[in-house]
Amino acid sequence: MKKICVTKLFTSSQLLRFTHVREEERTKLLKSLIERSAAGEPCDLSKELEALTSLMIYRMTMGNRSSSLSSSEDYNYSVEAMEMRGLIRNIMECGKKYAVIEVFGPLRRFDLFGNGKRIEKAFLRYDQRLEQIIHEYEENRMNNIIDGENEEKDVMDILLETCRDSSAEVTITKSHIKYFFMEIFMASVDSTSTAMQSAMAELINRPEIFKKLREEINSVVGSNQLVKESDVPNLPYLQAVLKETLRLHPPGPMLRRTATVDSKINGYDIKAGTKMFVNCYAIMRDPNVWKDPEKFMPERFLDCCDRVMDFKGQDFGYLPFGSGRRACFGAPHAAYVIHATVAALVQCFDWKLEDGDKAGIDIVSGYTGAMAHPLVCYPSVHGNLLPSPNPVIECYVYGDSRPWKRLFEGCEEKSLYFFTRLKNKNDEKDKRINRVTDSGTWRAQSDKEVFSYGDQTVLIGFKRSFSFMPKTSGQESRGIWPYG
Ligand code: HEM
Repeated sequence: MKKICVTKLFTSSQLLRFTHVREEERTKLLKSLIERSAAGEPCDLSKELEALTSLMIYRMTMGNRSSSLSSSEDYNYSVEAMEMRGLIRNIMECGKKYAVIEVFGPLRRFDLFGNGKRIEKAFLRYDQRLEQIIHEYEENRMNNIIDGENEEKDVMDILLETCRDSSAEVTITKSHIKYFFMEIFMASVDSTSTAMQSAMAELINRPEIFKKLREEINSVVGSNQLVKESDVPNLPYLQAVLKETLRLHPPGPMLRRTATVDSKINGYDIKAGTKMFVNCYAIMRDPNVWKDPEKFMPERFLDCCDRVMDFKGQDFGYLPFGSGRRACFGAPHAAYVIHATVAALVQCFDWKLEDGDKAGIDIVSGYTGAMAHPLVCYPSVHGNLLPSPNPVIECYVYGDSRPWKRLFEGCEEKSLYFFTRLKNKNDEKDKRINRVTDSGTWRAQSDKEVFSYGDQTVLIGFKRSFSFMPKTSGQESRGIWPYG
């Protein structure tokens, strides 16, 4: 599974393909925070960030099925994502309640506290849901809704493909797939949302760092443009803030290893088979490695040029994502999510805590959830940088000799991801164009459609529905984008 993950599922091109999903979910969060700000209401940022990460990972792993279902009016993928989150959380909660005597030793068959039954039920519910989802994927495939050429295969598509391929180098079964998803949901949601909560807590507590970060974002991105994932490489202070957050508040503070051979570590004899914990939390606060280890000082990551302090675990003093063959393969995905989200929250809002500006926020570390208390705070809009709800996309034709020109106002390239002129203007698909100009509005049913103007024909790729207004004047066409 690890091999499939690093070669197929979480490659950088696969992650880039889902940029629009992460952006859409982030935009929705910002919109809801703007509403809270207008109403003067508090928000539980811990909950919001947990929902955000759940939605992103759900859409990236099972999103293709969702988009085929989304043609039905009452379909709501966020309800499904939250349902999945509930099933996983249930398993995790049941797991936490287990006592040692229930797992090891002669008493375990008596299931003394009923936890055995509870966890069995939780697994069963999850298993049934996954069975149903896999069935829907397979039905979609049979109906050619998701075809082999689909550029946007999600994690489930790729795994089912591998499962069907008897000649694949790694063979997997449906059971593998089900348990793989369980691990992914368990490993990704709490860790990623916790990292963002800790970063926001530290930033709210430290107005000078908050201000410096906002200044960096505005100077690089501009104060009237929303920060994007692609801006992150140019934001060294933002990166330093998140590295420092993960140093002090690692969502995965303990790494586990089993010795495969008899060995000696720091003078201790370790027998093969011994299970060990590597305490990253302590390592990343070790005064022999870090100056003022308890202080939140992002600058330390800007100054240390002789060490490679990244997320790859090459420096054994800094291990937020572990190291070696069992290191976290979700780190690149997490990096996209945490940087751009924290940057947007800093860029768009001022934050106040319930108890006033100076209240402290306790941060504790742990496997699930770093905050001692939910991060309840008041957002106040600093700058509404969201694209207007109905950005206008205008396509102009300047005559036969000139190519079509695209002007996207407040609209990402992802929205129109394929745009080219067709040579054969008599293509039979031209007929569809009449619907656009005659009826005024038109809704794309597939992700590629053809339009023409005059003797020009153009193929446009869609991610979602698209309404077209009638021709306004001459050869000019204007579309309203009801995206998201
Ligand atoms: C800020 C977010 C995250 C942090 C801090 C984090 C941290 C970690 C750590 C410390 C480990 C153990 C590594 C080791 O033993 O060397 C780990 C393993 C793992 N992580 Fe993450 N993780 C994060 C996000 C994610 C995401 C988004 C995913 C999935 C998309 C993910 C999937 C996994 C999996 C499946 C493992 C087990 C790998 C194995 O056993 O080979 N993690 N993570």
